[in-house]
Amino acid sequence: MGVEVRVEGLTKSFGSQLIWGDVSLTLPAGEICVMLGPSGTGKSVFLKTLIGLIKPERGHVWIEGTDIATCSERELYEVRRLFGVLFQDGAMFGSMNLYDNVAFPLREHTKKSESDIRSIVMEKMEMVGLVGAEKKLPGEISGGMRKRAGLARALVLDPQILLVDEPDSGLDPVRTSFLNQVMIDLNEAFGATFLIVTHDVNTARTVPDNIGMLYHRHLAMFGPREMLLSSEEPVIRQFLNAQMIGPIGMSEEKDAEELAAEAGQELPPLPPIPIQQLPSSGMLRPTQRPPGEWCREHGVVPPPGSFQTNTVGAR
Ligand SMILES: Nc1ncnc2c1ncn2[C@@H]1O[C@H](COP(=O)(O)OP(=O)(O)OP(=O)(O)O)[C@@H](O)[C@H]1O
Repeated sequence: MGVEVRVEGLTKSFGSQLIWGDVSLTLPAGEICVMLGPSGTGKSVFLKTLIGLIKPERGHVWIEGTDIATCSERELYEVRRLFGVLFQDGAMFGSMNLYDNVAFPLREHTKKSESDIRSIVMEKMEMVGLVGAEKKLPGEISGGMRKRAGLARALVLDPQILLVDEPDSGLDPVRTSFLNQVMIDLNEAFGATFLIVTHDVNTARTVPDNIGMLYHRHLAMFGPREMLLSSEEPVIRQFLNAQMIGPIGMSEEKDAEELAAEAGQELPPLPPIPIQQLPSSGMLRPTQRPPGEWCREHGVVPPPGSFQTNTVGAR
C-alpha cells in the first residue's frame, strides 16, 4: 500500500523569482494524482521538492512523520527509499543496455545476488512490456520504450510513492495511451501513490483519481477528478478543455487588452466527463471511485453525456 504525502504551505523562489507560494495539498495513499499547469509554472520544481532535491524556503512535506523540507541528510536518505522517480527523458545511462540500466538501483542499494536481481529485473521488464529488449542500448530504442524502461527501473526497489515527470513528452497519442495503461495497471498491482506531471489533457481527464493545477505562482486547485472536470473556475475550465478563451495566454497570463478583446464571447459548454480509465483487469482499482460518485455526493450535475462509455479517451 502506498503512503500519503502531505504538503503544507510550501513556497519556493530562485533569487527574487517566486516559483510558487503557499502550496498545500495531500496526495492520498495509493491514489493516482496528476499535476497540470502551463509551461514554466514550476511543476518539475514541485516534484524535485517532494524528494528533497530542492529545498523550499517555507512549508513542509510530511511523509510517514518525516518532514522532507527540514529533515537531516540521513533521514532524507531513508525516506527517499520510499520513492521511485521517472524523469522526463528516462535518465538512462547511454552506455548500458536496458537490463543493466534497470538492474542499476538494485546493484547500488541492495546486497541481492545476481540471480535475485535477474528475477526482479525480468519481472519489471515484463510488467512494462519490454521482455526481449534487455540487450538493447537506450539509443537503439524508441522514446516510448525508453520511458517504459525508465518506469521499470523506477519500480525495482518497490517504491511506495512514484513520481513521473511528463511521461507523454515526445510520445504519439497511441504510445501515450499504452503508457497510461501500464501506469494504471502498476497502480492496481502495487498500490503505490502516484504523482504524474503532464501537459496532456486527455491523460489528465481520464487517468487520475485527483487533479491539481499550478498557475500564476500558486496552486489554483487540487481535488478529485470529477470536481475539476465539472469546475466553472476560468483557469481550470480553460486548461482542462484546451481552449483559447480564458485567462491563460501565450505568456502564461493574458494582459488587460487581450482579456478585453474576449469580453462578451461565449464560452463553449463544458464537455462530458469521460469514464476514468480502468486497469486491464476491467475492475475498479482499490482507490478508484465509481463513475459519477463524487458528483452525486456533492450535488453537482455533470455536463450532459458524462460517464458514457463512448466518450473519447474512455475505454
Ligand atoms: N535550479 C534552478 N535554478 C534557477 N531557476 C530554476 C531552477 N530550476 C528551475 N528553475 C526555474 O523555475 C521555473 C519553473 O521551472 P519548471 O521546470 O519546474 O517548470 P515546468 O512547469 O515543469 O515547465 P515545463 O512544463 O515547461 O516542463 C522556470 O522559470 C525555471 O527556469
